[in-house]
Amino acid sequence: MSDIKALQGQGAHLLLVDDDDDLLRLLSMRLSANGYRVTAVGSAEAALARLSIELPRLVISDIRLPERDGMWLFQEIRRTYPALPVILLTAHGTIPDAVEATTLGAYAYLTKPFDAKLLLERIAQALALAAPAAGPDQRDEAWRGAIISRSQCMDELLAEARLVAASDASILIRGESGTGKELLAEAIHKASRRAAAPFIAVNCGAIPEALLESELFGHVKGAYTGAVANREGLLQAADGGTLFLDEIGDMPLLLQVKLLRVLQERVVRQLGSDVARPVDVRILSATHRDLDTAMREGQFREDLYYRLNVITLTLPPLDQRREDVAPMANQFLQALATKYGKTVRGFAPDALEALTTSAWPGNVRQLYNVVEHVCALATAPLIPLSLVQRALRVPSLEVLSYTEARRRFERNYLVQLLKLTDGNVADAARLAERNRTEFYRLLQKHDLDASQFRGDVAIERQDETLKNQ
Ligand SMILES: Nc1ncnc2c1ncn2[C@@H]1O[C@H](COP(=O)(O)OP(=O)(O)OP(=O)(O)O)[C@@H](O)[C@H]1O
Repeated sequence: MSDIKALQGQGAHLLLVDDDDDLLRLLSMRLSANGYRVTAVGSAEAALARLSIELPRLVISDIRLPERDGMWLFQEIRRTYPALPVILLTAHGTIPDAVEATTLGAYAYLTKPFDAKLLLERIAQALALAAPAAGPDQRDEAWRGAIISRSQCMDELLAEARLVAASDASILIRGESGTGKELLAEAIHKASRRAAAPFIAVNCGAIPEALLESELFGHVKGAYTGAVANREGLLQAADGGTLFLDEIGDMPLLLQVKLLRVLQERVVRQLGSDVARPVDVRILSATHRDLDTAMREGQFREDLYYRLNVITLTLPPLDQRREDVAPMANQFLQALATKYGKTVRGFAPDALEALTTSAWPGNVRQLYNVVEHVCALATAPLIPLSLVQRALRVPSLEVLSYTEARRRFERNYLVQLLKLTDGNVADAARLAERNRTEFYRLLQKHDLDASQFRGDVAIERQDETLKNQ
């Protein structure tokens, strides 16, 4: 309840619709006294006209109105502004309508005469559950990209991130898997003076040691078997910009030493070369591992730790910021509905409630998977509780057809082989235990060109290739 209280007022804009002037005046006063900004209108038509000028955070409407009634207004809102919460006010005669409206997605209804305290409570709850306002207040927020936040702890973290983005300091982002570490790193880059230069992310835990060294530092032709041409490393490719080293705790010790030298000397030497090339790159790194323990156990170098960890930002687990769940779920649903070509409008209130109260050990990534799951299976405009409950039982499934899952696996496998062999088809075919003709056919099927994995151009091309997967 305390976060609901904290949300009260704060200038949130409400649209109030009632043809009873006295009630309109009284309610406006009461809501304004509680910190809300109120627009009051006397008819459904006037409300719609108002909505086209400025979108409030919430609509409170009487059902009985002259001309078009509150049910008509509610349906218009559902059609045009599906994420906008609505609370209906009803007299006894219109209770069945109000009940129907809540099954169609109205946040709540209150029966007249109602207690103003109850209305304030419902408003605060609806605002806490609703998608974030897309109002002018957020115009200055482009740097944060896709980051959604409604919770105080995230807002504070983002404010801090924005502040430290301006400096060139190395930042270590801590947080459980799926909490948004990479998204935050990208936002920091966008808020920094380096925004126009590249942002390159590398997952140190996902690449074999030998390949990681070559990926980061590059190599010259002949540096090792398979290095058939010069190749620029990611440190060089990120020159002027930001390199994000995800899962830094998984970086092998030998590479830690080399990375430390780059940070100290600000130069990079390609594998097999003594030539020091100057590099200006900001390092952001992330880990879900406890680096203090890794240091104690001799698996992480203390000197590198202090270099990377000038500033620490810690992303809280999703379970510690439940206010973020509903706006995230709503936003993910809108995006996924477009992706799947579905006319899904939103979650039933109890379905949203179930998402908000569920445990999220896999954090935002898990929430995204669950929303994707329900969206793919949705057969009605409003996602019912039963579907959410079903999806929560298999939370980590990424919804892909068997054919698509197989295609992605195959393509990724071929890309990794080509990277490992520096685009040498004979070597790659040998590792795959396929003859060359067959291997070429596989490359063709996945629209892959082995020559893109050779030489200096390889990195940009591979990035494009991976993006197209
Ligand atoms: N605050 C947020 N708003 C919107 N989407 C988010 C938010 N946080 C995370 N996501 C989404 O959740 C998914 C996981 O985020 P991300 O990859 O940044 O997490 P991570 O902490 O880097 O995970 P890992 O430790 O597994 O690498 C991504 O699809 C990301 O877009």
